[in-house]
Amino acid sequence: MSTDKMSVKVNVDLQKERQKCNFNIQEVTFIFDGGKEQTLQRKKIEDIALNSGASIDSIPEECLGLKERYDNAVRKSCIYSRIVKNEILEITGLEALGNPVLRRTADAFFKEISPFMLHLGMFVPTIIGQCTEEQQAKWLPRALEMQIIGAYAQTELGHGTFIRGLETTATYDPETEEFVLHSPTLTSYKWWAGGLGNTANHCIVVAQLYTKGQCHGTHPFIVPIRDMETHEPFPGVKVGDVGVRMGFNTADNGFLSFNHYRIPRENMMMKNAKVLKDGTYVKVARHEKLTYGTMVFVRVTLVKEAAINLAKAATIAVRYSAVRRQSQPKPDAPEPQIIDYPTQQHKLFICIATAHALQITGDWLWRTFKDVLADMRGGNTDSLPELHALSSCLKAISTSDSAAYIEQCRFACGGHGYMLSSNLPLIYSFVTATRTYEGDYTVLLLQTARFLVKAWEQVEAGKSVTPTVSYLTLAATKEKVLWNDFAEGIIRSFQAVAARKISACAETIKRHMKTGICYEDAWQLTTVRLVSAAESHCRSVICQTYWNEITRLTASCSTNVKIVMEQLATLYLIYWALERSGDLLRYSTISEKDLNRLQERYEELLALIRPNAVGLVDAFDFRDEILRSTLGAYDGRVYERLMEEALKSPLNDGPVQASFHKYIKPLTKGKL
Ligand SMILES: CCCCCCCCCC/C=C\CCCCCCCCCC(=O)SCCNC(=O)CCNC(=O)[C@H](O)C(C)(C)COP(=O)(O)OP(=O)(O)OC[C@H]1O[C@@H](n2cnc3c(N)ncnc32)[C@H](O)[C@@H]1OP(=O)(O)O
Ligand SMILES: Cc1cc2nc3c(=O)[nH]c(=O)nc-3n(C[C@H](O)[C@H](O)[C@H](O)COP(=O)(O)OP(=O)(O)OC[C@H]3O[C@@H](n4cnc5c(N)ncnc54)[C@H](O)[C@@H]3O)c2cc1C
Repeated sequence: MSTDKMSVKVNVDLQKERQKCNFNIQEVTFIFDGGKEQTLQRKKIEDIALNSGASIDSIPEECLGLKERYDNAVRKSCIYSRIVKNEILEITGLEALGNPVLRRTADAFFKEISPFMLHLGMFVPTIIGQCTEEQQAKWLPRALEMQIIGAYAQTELGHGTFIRGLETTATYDPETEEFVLHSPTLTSYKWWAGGLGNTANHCIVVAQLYTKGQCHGTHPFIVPIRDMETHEPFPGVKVGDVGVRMGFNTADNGFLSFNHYRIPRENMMMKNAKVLKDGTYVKVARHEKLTYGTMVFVRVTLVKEAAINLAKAATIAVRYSAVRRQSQPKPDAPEPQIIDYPTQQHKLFICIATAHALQITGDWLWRTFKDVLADMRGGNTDSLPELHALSSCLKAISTSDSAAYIEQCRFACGGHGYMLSSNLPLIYSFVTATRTYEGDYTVLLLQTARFLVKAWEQVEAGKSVTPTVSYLTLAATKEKVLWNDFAEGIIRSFQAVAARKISACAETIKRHMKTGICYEDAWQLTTVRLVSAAESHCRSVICQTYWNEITRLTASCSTNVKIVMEQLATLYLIYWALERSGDLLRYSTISEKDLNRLQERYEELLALIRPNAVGLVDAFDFRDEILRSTLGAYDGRVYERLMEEALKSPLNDGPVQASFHKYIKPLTKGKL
């Protein structure tokens, strides 16, 4: 098709899909956003941030060089942060830090990431969570006003997971009432902190605290690293960019080292522990791990982050699949839309369902987090271990599932999904990093497993356990859970699987120890099973939360919304029952006949959901500016947009590139 004759109308197939949709899209948008109020607030924020067109690039971000891309990201970060500071935070308050609306809107500005993301994502939350009121009064207004820009530097070249192994030291000098920060080795260099390389002028540094000759473990400090006028690093500070990455190239991930660099005593973040003027160390917190609080907060927010990114990818892939026609399964019949292939539905509908499952579970986890925070303000830290166990496994599974399904969405778009202009590769490169940062997948599942094994030991000792593991009590009675394929029956069977795996782990640890080895070695020998047990536990939590919450949330919805939401949730449960059929055969009473029936129901559900597929992704309600995809725009002008974006490539700036004259011509003329 010639580019000058491109139509601006909505693609006919997409129009037909929208006519087929039999439910009220807006009601589903409200469910996905967490309520009508939230939808209205989100739309208002999007209007404020996007209607001026400030987010639009004349040249696609991906076509710029590394430095220009960073420069452009800083330029737009300044525009967006002004809008956030002056207008959005007015509407949302600091709740916005735990609400995906800021990130969702930011996607219109940054195809990769803002170098300011960690400022709002971790620097500000750490000030809130780790500073005394007096310290907050000093730092928070400056941070929110963007007078200072911060990063969060915990990870080092040598250690990311094992925080207790960090090597940076902060040694208190009572003579001057200062801490002396030092990086004693190459492996102690801070590494990875977002926004640190070139952008931030302040940084939260996690370092081993020494006072009166004693080490008190890792603590956070606020450290000015650059001159506020010249932006030059202060003497004693070495800072730079870590080098080109798989994604995140506009996030400005940096390294940092100190050479006996001094900061005032008051720059230690003192909510949970203090160092007095004379160097006396005073512990304030009731729980050892409260200095890890920012990580728990971010893990909680990442569950909804995973949901939103997957919803974006699903929107792109489903709309494209309605527009794209390919092959001819029946002679003389027209080429079908690829969404009509059951295999394509199998790839995509689980992505829609998972986005809902994670969004709903993320909302529930956020409420749980706020409840635990309220308890802790009252001095009660009893529910922290359960929150840590929950946030760890949900962060691990949501980011891992989301990354895998985003990649599946890319596969579902064939060759065009490989184009950066589809946005799928960029969404993937962003989300796959979430599986690693803020706690690696395996490491976090093992944290949950620790909690589960302890809970099992409590159940065995006849003690009560916390709500999310109460299913273990039933399992301890050794009563067999009889398989039934109602939603509640599937969930009970998942719980039975998790319980049996957890109890088997506890037995395996004991068995190893009987051979004379210590608990730690026995634990290591059991870790493959422990990860699997924690994964099963987490899936049962997601399935139960999704089912219970969707039933509650649709209670007052119109009939067709109830039906389609129930179809999606059932599809999710059955999908995982089929995926984990080995576990079910091993640990429940399910039979081959039951599995065959489930498979049939699964395929029936694909067919039932099919007419509503485009409506379901429209209900995620992403503006085109946020999707930034040639394949996923609302109007479905896929081929026109692919061509338009191709023409923006600098490699199309003329018919002959300079390299022809420099290299190819001499080669072909035998002169090279
Ligand atoms: C203006 C323009 C802006 C535009 C953008 C707008 C955006 C705005 C908003 C943004 C909002 C959200 C976006 C968020 C984006 C964030 C991006 C983040 C980027 C990445 C940042 C990082 O990665 S920071 C570094 C993170 N690092 C880690 O996560 C390290 C992982 N390791 C650990 O957590 C721990 O070391 C460990 C848990 C693995 C082990 O710790 P440790 O050795 O100390 O403990 P043990 O294993 O011995 O366990 C001892 C007991 O302690 C319990 N425990 C451990 N951790 C905790 C905890 N956190 N809480 C409670 N309890 C804990 C553990 O269970 C043990 O208990 P017992 O078994 O009872 O003994
Ligand atoms: C894009 C990106 C942004 C980041 N931003 C920041 C930031 O702003 N600030 C910051 O401080 N950090 C940041 N990080 C660092 C991040 O938090 C760490 O990379 C992460 O916590 C993993 O730690 P690691 O790199 O040391 O991996 P490692 O711990 O070395 O993991 C390597 C492998 O070893 C395994 N492993 C490690 N320990 C165990 C164990 N105990 N048992 C079993 N297996 C184990 C892991 O499962 C993994 O497979 C960022 C990282 C990335 C990729």
